[in-house]
Amino acid sequence: MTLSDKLPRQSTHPLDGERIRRAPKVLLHDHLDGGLRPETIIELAEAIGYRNLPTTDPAALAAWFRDAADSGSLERYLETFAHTCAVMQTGEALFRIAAECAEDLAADGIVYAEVRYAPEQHLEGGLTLDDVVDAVNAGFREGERRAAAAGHRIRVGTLLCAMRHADRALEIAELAVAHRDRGVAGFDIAGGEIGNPASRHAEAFDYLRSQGARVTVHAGEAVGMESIHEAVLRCGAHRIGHGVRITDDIAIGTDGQVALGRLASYVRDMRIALEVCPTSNLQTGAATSYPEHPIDLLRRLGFRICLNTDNRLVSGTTMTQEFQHLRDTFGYGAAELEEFTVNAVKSAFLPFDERAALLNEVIRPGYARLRAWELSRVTVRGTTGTAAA
Ligand SMILES: O=c1[nH]cnc2c1ncn2[C@@H]1O[C@H](CO)[C@@H](O)[C@H]1O
Ligand SMILES: [Zn+2]
Repeated sequence: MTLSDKLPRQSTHPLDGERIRRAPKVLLHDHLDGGLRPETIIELAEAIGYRNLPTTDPAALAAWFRDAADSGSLERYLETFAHTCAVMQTGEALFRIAAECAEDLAADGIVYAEVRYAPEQHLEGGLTLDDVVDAVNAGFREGERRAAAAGHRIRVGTLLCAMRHADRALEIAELAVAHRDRGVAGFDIAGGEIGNPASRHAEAFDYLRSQGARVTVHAGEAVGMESIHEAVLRCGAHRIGHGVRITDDIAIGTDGQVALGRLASYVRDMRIALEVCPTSNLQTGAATSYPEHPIDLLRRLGFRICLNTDNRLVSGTTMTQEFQHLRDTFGYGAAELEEFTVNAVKSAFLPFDERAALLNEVIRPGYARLRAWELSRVTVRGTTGTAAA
């Protein structure tokens, strides 16, 4: 089964793609090295003599990433990043890719993003860890300026990832703390989950906790409850990347009664956000189809869910498309898009006053307009109920 076989049919929901795109959205889980423009990879590869790209046609390259990543295995999904990281080894390349990332997100209606990457994967050309962070941050500032000139307001912070299988987590944690008031919003741990428990990096997490740093952890994607347990209770994660396997700790009886185990309760009670990335989950095997994806169950149970892209190139997606899939599958409209966005703002690694300003000045007014429009459409068409279901 290919990804396109799993797509729901187009819906006639009034909230069309263009309105979803224009709605102010917040994106907390997006990898810099998973979202390059295919044209940029090809140009950079040509410039440095990297000859291993599967094709030099931009559309074919985009299709190649999506198909190669659509294997049902996280490890195979991650293999595709060899091609993106190969062209991300100079300050100029990192600057360009970050600037384009900000422009692309802004064009998709994102007003605040936290974009993540692993600095340790960008040292092959002789850059230091600090050089990498400085180049990426400068690129994002440039992208914010270009987006503003094109009429889009966006602000981008970064998350520094350590890799689960490697041994540089403490160094990356120190790097994140050193740059925290200069463009870095927090720390993450990424990479293959099976056989690489996050607790191996306990020293890094203890340091981050001692510094009051903000932490998210990829967990509950390829491994279940024990990985989420570690992330939350041993690593002190404030958010979880994916976390969808928390459903292993939720029992639904034949009478429809729902019972949460201790871990699921903790995650829900403590308002630990789950950064859910539906399309990526279908590719890595963390979920089987959009209709069977647990996002709707978790949302209805009151978990703090936000919607994310994970890797726009590798998963062939955008924030707008992710929401369109949910609209077509679950009938979501403006109310659900607002809910995901408000949840993302609440769990963003931004100071409280800045979260409040974003919420009150940008998000709430934007959705008040969108809901009013949606309501007028529903009333005019006489299809009561469908839009807000
Ligand atoms: O869904 C994911 N799960 C775990 N690791 C991931 C995922 N997507 C990307 N990366 C890993 O994070 C690194 C830094 O951005 C990427 O190079 C990739 O190896
Ligand atoms: Zn991810």
